[in-house]
Amino acid sequence: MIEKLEGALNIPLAYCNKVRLLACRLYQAGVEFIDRPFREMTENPGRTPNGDITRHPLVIDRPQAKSVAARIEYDAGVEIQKKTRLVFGNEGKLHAVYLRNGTAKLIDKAPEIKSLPPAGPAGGANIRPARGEAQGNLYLWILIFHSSLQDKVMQLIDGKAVAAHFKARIAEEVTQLKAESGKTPHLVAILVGNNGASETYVAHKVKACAELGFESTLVRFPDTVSEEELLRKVEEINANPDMDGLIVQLPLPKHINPDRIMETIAPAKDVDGFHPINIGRMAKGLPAYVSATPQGCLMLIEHYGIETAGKHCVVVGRSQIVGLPMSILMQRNTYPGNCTVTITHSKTANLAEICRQADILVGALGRPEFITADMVKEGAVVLDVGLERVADPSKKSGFSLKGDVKFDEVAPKTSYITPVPGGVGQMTIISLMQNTLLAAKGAIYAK
Ligand SMILES: NC(=O)C1=CN([C@@H]2O[C@H](COP(=O)(O)OP(=O)(O)OC[C@H]3O[C@@H](n4cnc5c(N)ncnc54)[C@H](OP(=O)(O)O)[C@@H]3O)[C@@H](O)[C@H]2O)C=CC1
Ligand SMILES: Nc1nc(=O)c2c([nH]1)NC[C@@H]1CN(c3ccc(C(=O)N[C@@H](CCC(=O)O)C(=O)O)cc3)C=[N+]21
Repeated sequence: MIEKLEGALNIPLAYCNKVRLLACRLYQAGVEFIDRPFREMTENPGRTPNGDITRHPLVIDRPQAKSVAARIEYDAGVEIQKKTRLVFGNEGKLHAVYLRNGTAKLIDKAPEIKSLPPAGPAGGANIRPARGEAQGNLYLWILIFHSSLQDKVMQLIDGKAVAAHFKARIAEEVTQLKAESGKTPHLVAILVGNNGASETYVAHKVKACAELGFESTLVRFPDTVSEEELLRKVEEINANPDMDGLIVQLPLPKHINPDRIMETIAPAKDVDGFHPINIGRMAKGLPAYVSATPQGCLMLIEHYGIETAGKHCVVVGRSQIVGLPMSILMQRNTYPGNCTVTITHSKTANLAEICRQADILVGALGRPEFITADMVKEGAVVLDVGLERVADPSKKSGFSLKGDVKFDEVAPKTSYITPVPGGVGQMTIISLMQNTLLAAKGAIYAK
């Protein structure tokens, strides 16, 4: 148990003159407010000169959690222009800095602080957050961890960066495939109706195809399309040797049975991995197309070298496309895997208590910000699959994207966490592309 966290924050703040600094506050574990705002600067709205918050003494007795967060709040429209110097006393360690626009959107990824500042009287670090033109208020969060937790500090899993890494690899393989066999991977997406979220996801997939040198075809139907007509289209694509992968975007209108559609897609073209044959082969550990989202989660785990053997993995949600395959994958006798898995759902009793036992917690229930700090064990790995549009009048689009995890309060307790957006969703697209490449090569099912 940590007795005392001592240090000082030395935060010279530079900001442009069209905005004002609202406040700088300290939190414990991102949850509890532990100090009154240590400098309120609400006078002179509209024109505030550069200001300093200097050596605010930071002494926290017996912190319940092992981290504190300072939150610096700015008015809308800020550009942070200058370096901010942080200085700690003998205990604190800077862990992460990130910018948030409002409370929702991560507008700058966690700060790539290459090395943590050393503990000791002169410990400190310069940070230079990227310029952010905020639509709403801007918050600069600074997480400070106790030095004894050095090996446990939270790391933001950067789905975008990992996706970029895999994109480069896939693009290279496509070039090679084209040179060797003249084959271009070809993904077909069927989109029924014009649900806004589905439109966005399908657009992302089409864009990824273009970026990676794949061919793509988007087939659209009105939501009045009959099941028979849709099945005929699926069969036509099955029979076309030029088309390697086929996805039918979910959800489908109520009058269409998704299972019938999924079962009609040829297993060899089922790059979503939703066909019973692919799910069965995946469960048996045979070569199969693995459902893109759980596969993406695994790629993140692997990329960050997160240990899984012997860990308790709790999956919240049992859907056929996320929760269920995720739970199967995490218990396999391989890496990532070898977890003891608990799968939970809407009828689960004592959900919070079960979540608190998780070393690896996967939120895949589709309830915005359902998973709160009290449901998460200190040091847990949290993968947030949820992606919901929540009405937000401050946004041009009228909504903001929310995950299943209440990020701000959960993040400081974790060892790794994925943001939304910019986390798991990025990898879903990548694994879909990877499956399509495998299909083009005939790697899972010989051509
Ligand atoms: N980032 C990405 O790439 C992807 C994100 N998603 C997002 O993930 C989320 C889940 O998607 P999906 O799996 O398709 O959703 P489904 O609606 O098919 O499944 C949700 C699951 O969560 C369970 N659940 C719902 N409410 C609760 C609750 N209060 N407590 C415990 N369990 C609950 C349900 O239980 P029950 O079975 O009892 O009904 C169900 O098993 C959505 O937000 C979706 O948008 C989905 C796919 C890809
Ligand atoms: N047959 C089928 N296959 C699917 O793979 C499938 C589906 N149906 N139905 C819906 C879900 C959802 N899904 C996502 C795809 C991309 C992002 C994605 O790109 N997310 C980014 C950007 C989000 C944004 O800005 O809108 C992110 O989280 O950073 C998210 C979610 C695939 N799904």
